[in-house]
Amino acid sequence: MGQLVNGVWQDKWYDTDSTDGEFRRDTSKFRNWVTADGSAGPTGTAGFRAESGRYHLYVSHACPWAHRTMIFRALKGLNDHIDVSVVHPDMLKDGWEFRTDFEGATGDRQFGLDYLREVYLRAKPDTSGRVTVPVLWDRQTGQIVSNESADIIRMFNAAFDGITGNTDDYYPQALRSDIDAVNDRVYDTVNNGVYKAGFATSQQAYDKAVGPLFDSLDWIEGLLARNRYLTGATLTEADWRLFTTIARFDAVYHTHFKCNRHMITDYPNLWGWARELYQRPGVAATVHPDHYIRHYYFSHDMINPNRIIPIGPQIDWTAPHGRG
Ligand SMILES: N[C@@H](CCC(=O)N[C@@H](CS)C(=O)NCC(=O)O)C(=O)O
Repeated sequence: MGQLVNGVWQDKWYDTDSTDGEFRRDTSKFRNWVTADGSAGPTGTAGFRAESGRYHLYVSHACPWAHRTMIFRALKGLNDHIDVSVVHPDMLKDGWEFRTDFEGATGDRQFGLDYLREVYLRAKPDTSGRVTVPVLWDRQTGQIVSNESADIIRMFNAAFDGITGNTDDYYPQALRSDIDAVNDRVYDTVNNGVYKAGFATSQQAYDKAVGPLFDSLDWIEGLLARNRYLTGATLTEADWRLFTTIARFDAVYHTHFKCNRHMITDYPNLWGWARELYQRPGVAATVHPDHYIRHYYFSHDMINPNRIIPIGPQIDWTAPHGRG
């Protein structure tokens, strides 16, 4: 794994020496918005009107951030309007690759490129930073609209409603402050918390991440004992943002990232909630354990140098969820 520096690829792992062993996630660089009428969104520039077939999504089925966008694409009826390229699960010295020798890895269905970094370079030849998924590409202007999943799911939630006729709203006005508050805690301690624990290179940095992670899972278990969903009776963006981390937890984060105080299956309410979300129409087709198990155990050789993929727990996602 590496990154681009002024358009040149440099193969290096995350620098944790300067941060006492702590992993700090970079902020995303491309932050434009697709909107219904092409007006500017909360950040970036105008000019990205919602149109069928205009946008292309690059994802990894391993990545929890990209997974959010695949879920919103399915929930919002966008599968026929936004097509997708899926990278190979191994992320090695060249970063994300378009090799197709793994079931479900599609190659680059737009340009036939070999590496995701070449997509970034096409958009901006002197770009610097990490080459991450997801990426939302605009065919019309040949630019990256956004590489920030939190923004992309909000675009998918609202911008294309006139095209699809699907007006389901996962970020309703009345719940926004509650959703934002849950998102803040879940992002810092759970979505990113598992990475902070797993990529820590000092005991102190690991302890600082893993404690708040399990405190938050206890807090969530309490919320879900009282309410069907995180912010009450309505399923929202906050639930979906948590779901993609929970989906990977027992198979990957528990072992590979040393998040092993409990498994998700130990929390009756959280585990029932997770099965309910998994069983919603269109969602199971976005969940690819083969990609995430292979990606994490095989790609992070400083965590797992012999790349042995453990046998893994037996988890039945299709068991009745008992919620409702
Ligand atoms: N803030 C970004 C984070 C995306 C991200 O970090 N994706 C990971 C995969 S799970 C990635 O592509 N990492 C490559 C790298 O860091 O070099 C988002 O939510 O869209």
